[in-house]
Amino acid sequence: MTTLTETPAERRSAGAPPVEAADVHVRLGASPVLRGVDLRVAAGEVVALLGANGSGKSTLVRTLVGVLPPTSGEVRLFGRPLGDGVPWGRVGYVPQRVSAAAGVPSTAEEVVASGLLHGRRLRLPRGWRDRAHEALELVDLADRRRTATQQLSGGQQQRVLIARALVRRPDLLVLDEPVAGVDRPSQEAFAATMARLVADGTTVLVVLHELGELAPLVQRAVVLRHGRVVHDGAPPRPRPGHEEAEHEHVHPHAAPRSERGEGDMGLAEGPFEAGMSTTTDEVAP
Ligand SMILES: Nc1ncnc2c1ncn2[C@@H]1O[C@H](COP(=O)(O)OP(=O)(O)OP(=O)(O)O)[C@@H](O)[C@H]1O
Repeated sequence: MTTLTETPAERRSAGAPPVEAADVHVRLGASPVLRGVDLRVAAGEVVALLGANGSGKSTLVRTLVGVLPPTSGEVRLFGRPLGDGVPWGRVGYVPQRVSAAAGVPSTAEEVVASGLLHGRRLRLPRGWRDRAHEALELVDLADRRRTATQQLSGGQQQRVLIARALVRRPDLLVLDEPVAGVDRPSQEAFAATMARLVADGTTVLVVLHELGELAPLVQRAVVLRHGRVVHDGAPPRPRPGHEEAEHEHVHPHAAPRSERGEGDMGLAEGPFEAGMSTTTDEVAP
């Protein structure tokens, strides 16, 4: 819908897909990590990004949200090339394996409120506490809002980081392995949160090692191998045994390198072999 407050650029990009990447290449050091990735995510889609360790999933999402510059190719978010023109307030990003407890002691609500700062916004807006409370409610942690993040479990800290992305009420949510190594209650709380957001029309691009609790929500899977898209379409079906509630997984980062399949591309090489099953979840205290 066109409104009087829209600029011509906003009108042009109004119907643009949240994510468009064309022939994206990224080199890190001497290595080509992404080799010509094309990706389009339409409004309201839920897309899982899968692939073996080191296939380039994190590099791709970091490039899409402007953390890493592409060596060549183009990325547009909501129709705007990466840069100041992107409506960053509409984009929520949950990076991989960042502790919410790093640095100075902060309460959960302070960490969440920091998600309201982006681009040129350097001061928290009025009503930030209510916004933080609302976001913490979404991840079922409103009762811990005044708790120092150091005192939260690993899974709860991850939920705080998800709330930090949600506090912007984003139209596009990009998550890099949001449930890796978190306890089952946090995985379930996360899946319930995602279901609500998806029902509200949020577009989601999520890096996963396996679909797990999110399987019912994921409409499309994009599989990377050696920095290229090797599958873009139907999500994989769970492999035998993986649908059982008691089946337990370990995130590859939690296992020693020798157990992760690194250097053994056969282990998680196939487009539908992105999930790994080894021993047990890391359960936060
Ligand atoms: N800063 C860096 N400098 C050089 N190489 C890097 C850098 N960051 C990542 N790489 C390499 O780029 C490749 C892709 O890494 P990336 O983290 O994107 O893969 P991934 O698919 O997300 O893996 P994982 O599932 O283990 O998180 C890997 O070979 C990795 O070693």
